Amino acid sequence: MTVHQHIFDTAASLNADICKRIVDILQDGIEQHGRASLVVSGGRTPVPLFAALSEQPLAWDKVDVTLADERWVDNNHEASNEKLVREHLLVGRAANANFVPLKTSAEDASDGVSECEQRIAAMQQPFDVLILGMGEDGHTASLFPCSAQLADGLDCDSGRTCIAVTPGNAPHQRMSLTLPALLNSKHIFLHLTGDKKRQVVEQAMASDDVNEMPIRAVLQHADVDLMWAP
Ligand SMILES: O=C1O[C@H](COP(=O)(O)O)[C@@H](O)[C@H](O)[C@H]1O
Repeated sequence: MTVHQHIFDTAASLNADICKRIVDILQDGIEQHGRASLVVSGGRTPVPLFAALSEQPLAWDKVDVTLADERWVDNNHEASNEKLVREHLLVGRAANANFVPLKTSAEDASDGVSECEQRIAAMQQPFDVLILGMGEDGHTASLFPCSAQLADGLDCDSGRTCIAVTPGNAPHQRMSLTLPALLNSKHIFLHLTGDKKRQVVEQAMASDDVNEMPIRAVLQHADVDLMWAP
């Protein structure tokens, strides 16, 4: 599949560009289907983008928002991706978007999978927009290299949309959308900043070993807009 590379001089110009693209796609989705769906990633990279999106005039009450992955912590924990989204995206004009959390009351993430799958099933699919991030180890969503659940998460025939993950090299149990669930998206953006991540994504594009770098599985199966700035 094709990686369309968009290289920017600054993170500010990247965020302005990707913000406009996302809003246009969501607007089209609302016009065509009455609602639109947006899947976002957590971590630090999307924070300025969330701030920009939250200021956009859009019928946010017709937009369903969920996460590509969640850390299995309370939603007021500093590491919670839900907390990040609530504080930076679901504010201002976007405050009335419909948020679909990936954290349940289950103590162990593996006991929360079926409830998360039901929540995802209730969303309009394919998703209109998926914004993926990537760790410096080549993980995306919570599909981590070396985690015992990686093969199941990457199995396109599993029929599963969510998977509980114990990362080998990162804190917290996770809930992640599986590869087939991520791929069930009309537009996929890979949103990266910093020289290190550019080196990592170039390394990812140069080889096929998905176990070493799970982001490769997305790049192999989908057309992706790679948005990068220093
Ligand atoms: O743990 C995670 O890390 C990745 C990358 O985060 P960043 O802080 O380097 O931007 C993120 O895409 C993922 O959603 C998150 O749970």
